[in-house]
Amino acid sequence: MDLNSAQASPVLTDPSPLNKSRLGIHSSLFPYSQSGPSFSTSVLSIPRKKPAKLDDVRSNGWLDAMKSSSPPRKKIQKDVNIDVSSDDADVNYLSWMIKYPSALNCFQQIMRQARNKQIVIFLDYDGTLSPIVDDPDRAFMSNEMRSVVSNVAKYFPTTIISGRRRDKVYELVGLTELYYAGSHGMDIMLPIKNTLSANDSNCIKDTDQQGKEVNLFQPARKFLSMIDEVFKTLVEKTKDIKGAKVEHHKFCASVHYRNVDENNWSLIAQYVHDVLKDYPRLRLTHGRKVLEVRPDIDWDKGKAVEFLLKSLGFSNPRDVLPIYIGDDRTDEDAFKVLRGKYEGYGILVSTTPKESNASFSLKDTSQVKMFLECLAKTMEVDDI
Ligand SMILES: O=P(O)(O)OC[C@H]1O[C@H](O[C@H]2O[C@H](CO)[C@@H](O)[C@H](O)[C@H]2O)[C@H](O)[C@@H](O)[C@@H]1O
Repeated sequence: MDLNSAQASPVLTDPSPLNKSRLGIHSSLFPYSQSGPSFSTSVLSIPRKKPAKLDDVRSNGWLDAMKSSSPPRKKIQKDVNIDVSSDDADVNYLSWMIKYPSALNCFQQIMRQARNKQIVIFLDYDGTLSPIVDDPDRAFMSNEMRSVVSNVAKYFPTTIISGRRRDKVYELVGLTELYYAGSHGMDIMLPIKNTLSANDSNCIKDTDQQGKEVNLFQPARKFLSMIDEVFKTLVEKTKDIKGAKVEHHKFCASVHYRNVDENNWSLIAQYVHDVLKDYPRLRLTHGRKVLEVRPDIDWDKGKAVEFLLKSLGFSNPRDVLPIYIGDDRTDEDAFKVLRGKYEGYGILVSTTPKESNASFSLKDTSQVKMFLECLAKTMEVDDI
């Protein structure tokens, strides 16, 4: 995808009230009533977690953060159909949805906001396009999801922003028509003509998988060898902990504890803490059953979204409606940016209630697929 095609992407211009038939969206794509849950109950207040303290990994703060970083598997596998009487968890979830309504239920509202604006899509990978699985090397997205994302990208500039290394996430998604940002936005690939800071020292020329010249924007370039070193140290330190896995994401490193016995989580935390003590220019972030070590620079998925919007020619918030779908704490930085001056929409993918900067929610990857299908369908109808 190049700048020209991105700028020429269709803008929703229909001033008439949107409705399902006008958009050609089959009612089966709207799994819940458009009016949202009909019970009345107050919004649950979900306490915000204090950031973990590094100086005491055994403090409840850090270990609690590790424990609560991803819902237990039984919750992930639960039927997505809403059944208010089923149990307390469902009631809590429905209450939470008053504050974070389903993006499917609110699809028409989102489309109304998009009138005369260019929709730009940002998608996280793990937990958003591919379901969370025990082995990070087996987190594949389905062919159906791939085809829906490809359809969406025909009409809307679409970027995958992942914590994984860029080449790995490209390999997993396998669509050439998208933009890719790896290492939590610290590695952005753009066509040669539209990199905002081509003269910036953070920007280098390279070729993409098809041999086309591209620009890479890499604000943490200086940390390459440091991350390499830290990766090796973490592998060495954790090698005897059964189930621990360390991933090298080029500009950050991840230590997974999903498959580690909970009794050993404090050990994992201690090792990561020790390493961070030796590298004061690195910092820790929490993902889903993963501790991530990354450069302590003023850059995150939110900054990456702003950079991409500007680079792609959508710097005027009046002309653009950015939509970001993600499930992770690291996606919160992007949700915050969208909520601010862009008046865009963050959509949190979650099976459990949690405090978020997102405006809407989706329960799981199958609902993400439905939402993307709805988006593509709105434009397919206009194509006829
Ligand atoms: O930004 P993302 O694309 O969401 O990447 C965040 C992390 O995703 C991966 O880990 C998560 O998914 C794994 C596969 O489902 C799961 O096993 C793990 O517990 C999750 O944390 C990836 O492996 C990490 O390196 C990314 O940082």
